[in-house]
Amino acid sequence: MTLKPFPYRLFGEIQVPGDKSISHRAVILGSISKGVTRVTNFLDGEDCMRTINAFRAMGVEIDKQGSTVKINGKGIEGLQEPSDVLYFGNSGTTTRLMLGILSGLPFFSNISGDDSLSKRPMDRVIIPLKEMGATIDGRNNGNLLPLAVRGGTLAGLDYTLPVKSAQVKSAIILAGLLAEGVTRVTEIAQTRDHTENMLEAFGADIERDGLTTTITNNANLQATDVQVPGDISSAAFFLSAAAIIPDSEITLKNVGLNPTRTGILDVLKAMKANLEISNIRTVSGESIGDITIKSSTLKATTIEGDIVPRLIDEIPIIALLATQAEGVTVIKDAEELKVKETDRIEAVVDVLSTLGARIKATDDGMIIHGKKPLNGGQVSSYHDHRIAMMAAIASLIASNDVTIDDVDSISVSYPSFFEHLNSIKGPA
Ligand SMILES: O=C(O)C1=C[C@@H](OP(=O)(O)O)[C@@H](O)[C@H](O)C1
Ligand SMILES: C=C(OP(=O)(O)O)C(=O)O
Repeated sequence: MTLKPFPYRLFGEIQVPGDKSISHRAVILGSISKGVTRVTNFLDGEDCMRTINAFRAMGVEIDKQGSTVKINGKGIEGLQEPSDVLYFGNSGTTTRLMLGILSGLPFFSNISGDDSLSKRPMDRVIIPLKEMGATIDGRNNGNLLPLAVRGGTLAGLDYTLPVKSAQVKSAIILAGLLAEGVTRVTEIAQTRDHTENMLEAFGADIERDGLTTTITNNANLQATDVQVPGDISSAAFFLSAAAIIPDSEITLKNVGLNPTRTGILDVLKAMKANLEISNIRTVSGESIGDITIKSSTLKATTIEGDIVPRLIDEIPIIALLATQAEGVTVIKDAEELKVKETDRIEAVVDVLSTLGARIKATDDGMIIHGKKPLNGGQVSSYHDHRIAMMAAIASLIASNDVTIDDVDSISVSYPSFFEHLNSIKGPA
């Protein structure tokens, strides 16, 4: 796709699609509980469809009309052995969370994924799941897809996570729900807690104390309706665009504001973005609100430590923001970026330097020298949705055409991205 220079400002309102993490979890908990779960504002993206299709393949009736999903849960015992391989496409969240569930079910399953997913490490969940008694094998000594899971009885575990990962935490918590006895997971930094919030809403026996979550076996979750907040990780692209395109002002409605996800707002504030949050309320156990942002002169910042898991998926777009901020922005402690859909440190540095930014990769992040106008150029999205959207937003401030080799991956998390972008173009 070739994007022409953008003689517009951004103006208006967007309702960003439902949160990807929460949509996955609503399908999982709805499918293993008893009764009908209605999910509204579900993310109608490819990744979340992988989770729906996994449960359909295990016999769960799931009716999906656009972003409204009705799940007819029959409880854990209602799940049946899938007759074919479960294909998880590009979705790390589906894979890791489902490994937690599949390990504790009394049947065999096989999991495969696309090229990207087949390179992502799974031992981070498989090691603790094996400690709980799971039988899992796969390529590369059982670390890579395709994986085979012989589900069975699990025992509770007391585990301290070596990585800052909500997917690993959630896999163990979900396995803990099915395991005999008590499972305790301790994190080294707070990661997104949607699994814990939603388990509470579905009536699980779960307790939280600081960075430790304790879950007790309970096969009797009760269905409950879930209204999914707008995805702050999707909102981040337009928040950033409006911050750097002169004379812009946009409002993003009903965005999830769970504090474990709002690192991007803290960074925007630290960079002196002109940001206001209003209409804050709680829906389905999650905080949501409207965010209004106006363009302003941005300043560089440093991102490190415990904030990193609170903005991990936003780092590509934060790097673009930093190219337009006065001073040097340093991003550290973000080595997890190397095991996302692609090595996002390498991909971000490649795309932005091709467009003329002064950016350097480090072992655990990057260093970006602002404030540098961007040129046109030909870039690769590395088939990674967040890199493709970052490059598309970069084109809005580039002086010449930007050609992105492939933007199809955007449908993984934000199928209506270009439609929404076109809807907020205002005369310059
Ligand atoms: O739990 C989740 O829904 C997610 C957790 C994060 O991954 P990690 O757990 O690997 O950090 C994030 O990058 C991913 O987009 C979604
Ligand atoms: C890393 C991501 O997702 P996943 O791990 O589910 O593939 C993402 O959405 O940026």
